[in-house]
Amino acid sequence: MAKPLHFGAAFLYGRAGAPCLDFIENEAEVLSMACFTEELRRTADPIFTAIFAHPFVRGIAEGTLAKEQLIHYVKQDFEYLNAFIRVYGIAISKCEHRDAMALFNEQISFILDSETHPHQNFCDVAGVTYEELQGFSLAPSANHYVNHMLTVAHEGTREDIVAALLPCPWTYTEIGRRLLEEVKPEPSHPFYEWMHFYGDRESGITMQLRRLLDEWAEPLPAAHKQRLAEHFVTSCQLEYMFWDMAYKLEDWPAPVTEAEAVRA
Ligand SMILES: Cc1ncc(CN)c(N)n1
Repeated sequence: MAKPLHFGAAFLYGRAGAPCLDFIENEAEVLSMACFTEELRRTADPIFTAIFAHPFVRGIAEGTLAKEQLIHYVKQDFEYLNAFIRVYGIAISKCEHRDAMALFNEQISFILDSETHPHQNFCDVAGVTYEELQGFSLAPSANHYVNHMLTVAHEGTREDIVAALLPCPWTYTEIGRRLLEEVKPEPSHPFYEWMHFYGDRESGITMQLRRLLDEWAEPLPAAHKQRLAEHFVTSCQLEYMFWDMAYKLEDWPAPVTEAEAVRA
């Protein structure tokens, strides 16, 4: 059985939101000064490492993904991003100030207007149109991820929501950056655009959400910080499962085709 997450005193009582000072050499001191989100990242490091090594991510690097895998990913991610937009909407309804409202609003526009590009890249390589991959039902792992985000959004505070959303841009930023560094893709690489989209762009939103969470988490009691960490780690695990779902063409054990027909 999975063990409950436990975080050290530095994590629970450290100066979340304090500047991350590079020049401090003593590790204990670094820990006690660490930003809350830096500590989250450290806790989730084994999951990030597993994601970088996942065969779907390796397949982007090597340009070896099968058409069916790309199609399955885009079908699922289109619906996942629709849910992400809804969660930002709920987050806006829980904000007190316009700065955070504006940030979430910008992110909704980013998903609607720009995050179509990496999907289009996958569609072009698979030889299908984007439109024909829209409106499909969620596979088990994508369903789990969407339900996790929506449950946190409905039941939690604004801080809970940001903790659950943050792994989405954060993992993709790091994947994109690593792939750009490792592959140094030529424009002829099939996933040149995908790597540049995430490697060049998403770090901005990751940093903005991190700053917000560092600031909002600082005054919270330890038990609430622990809950934020659990939301964050669960979303990181579900990021891994999403890649795995796409790679293995995951579906329900006994798909019911009539259900699709009723939806259509
Ligand atoms: C499942 C998932 N996670 C993250 C991202 C990057 N925004 C995405 N498009 N899809």
